[in-house]
Amino acid sequence: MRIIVHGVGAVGGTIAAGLALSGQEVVGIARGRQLEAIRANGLRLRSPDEDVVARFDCVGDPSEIDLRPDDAVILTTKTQDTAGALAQLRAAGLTDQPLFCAQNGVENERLALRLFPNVHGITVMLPADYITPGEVSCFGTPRHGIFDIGRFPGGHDADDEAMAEALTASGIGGFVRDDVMRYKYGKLILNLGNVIDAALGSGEETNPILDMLRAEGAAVFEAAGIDPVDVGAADPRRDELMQLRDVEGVERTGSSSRQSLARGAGSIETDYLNGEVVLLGRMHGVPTPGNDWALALGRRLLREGIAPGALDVDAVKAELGL
Ligand SMILES: NC(=O)C1=CN([C@@H]2O[C@H](COP(=O)(O)OP(=O)(O)OC[C@H]3O[C@@H](n4cnc5c(N)ncnc54)[C@H](OP(=O)(O)O)[C@@H]3O)[C@@H](O)[C@H]2O)C=CC1
Ligand SMILES: CC(C)(CO)C(=O)C(=O)O
Repeated sequence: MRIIVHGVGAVGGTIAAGLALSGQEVVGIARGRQLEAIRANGLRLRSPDEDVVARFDCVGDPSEIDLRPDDAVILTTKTQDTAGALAQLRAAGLTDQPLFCAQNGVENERLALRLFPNVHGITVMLPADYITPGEVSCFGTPRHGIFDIGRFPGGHDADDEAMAEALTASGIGGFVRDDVMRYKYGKLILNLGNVIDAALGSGEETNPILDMLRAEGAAVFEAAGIDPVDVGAADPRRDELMQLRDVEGVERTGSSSRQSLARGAGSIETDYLNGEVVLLGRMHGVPTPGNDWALALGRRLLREGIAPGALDVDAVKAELGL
C-alpha cells in the first residue's frame, strides 16, 4: 500500500514523516511555503524523543500523482478545506481506493462519501504543532498519537487493518473499530474547546465555559441518539501509549484552531466543531446558547484579526452569564 497524505500540516506532517522514516511508501500533498520547504529540505519532525528530517515525495496537487489501485489516501486538511481537497482528488482520478479522514469533527466523512464509495474515519488523538514551514512538532510519547480507525458509517475491512498496521509501524497506536464514529463524536466533545483556547487560552479559569459547551454537546448527542466514546484524559490507553511531554526548543502553540490564528491562516474550523452541536441542537429542538456564541466567536476572531489568547476571560464569562 502506498499512502498519500493530503494536507501536510501538523497531523499530516507527523503522519507522513513517521511513515517515511519507518521506510514506508508515502507521497505528501502540500501547498505554499510548506510545499517549497519540504521539497527543498525535507520535513523536520521534532518530538520528545527525536529531532529528525524526513524526506518523501511531495506535490502541490493530486493530479501530479500517477494514482495506483494500491493507493490509500489520508485526508489531513482542516474541515473547511475538505471540499476543495476532495474535488482535487476526484479530478485527479481517484475512484474506489480507500480514503481515510484523519480530522476532527464528523463532517468530513459525510462530504467524502458523497464523492467516493470507500470512506473511513480516523479519530485523531495526536497533539501536534505546525507553525513554521518545513517543521512539525509532536508532543505525544512514546507513540505520537492514538488513532481509532474504521469504515464510515460503520464496520471495518482489510483496508482498516492495513492502515492500522502501517500507522502502528510509523509510531502511532492504531486501533481498528466497528464504530469509529462513536470515537469521533467523543473527540468532538473535547474539540468544542478549540475556539476557547484560540481566543482565551487554556487556563483553569476557562473551565466553566468549557463545561457549558460540553454539557450542550452531551445534550444534543442524547437527543440525536448518539452514544460517544470518551477519548479524553480518562482513556486508559493514554498512560501506556501517549503522554504529553515537552519538545526541546519548542513552545507548544495550543489547539489546532489556535494554530490557525497564530499562522494567520485566514480560516478556522469552528463551524464544523461547535457548529456540529449547533446544527444538532437546531435539528432536535435543543437550545445551545454557548455553542451559538462560540460559533459567532470563530467568525469574530477572523473578522477582527484577534490575536491568540487576546480576549478577556471574565468579560466572556459575564457575556455567557457564568
Ligand atoms: N494539530 C493537532 O494537534 C490536531 C489536529 N486535529 C485535526 O486534524 C485536522 C488537521 O489539523 P492540522 O494538522 O492541525 O491542520 P494544519 O492546518 O496544520 O494542516 C493542514 C494542512 O493542509 C494544507 N491544505 C489544505 N488544503 C490543501 C490542499 N487542497 N492541498 C494541499 N494542502 C492543503 C494546509 O495549508 P495552509 O496552511 O495553506 O492552509 C495545511 O498546511 C483538523 O481536522 C484538526 O482539527 C486532530 C487532532 C490534533
Ligand atoms: C485535543 C486537541 C486540542 C489536541 O491538540 C485537538 O484535537 C486539536 O488541537 O484540535
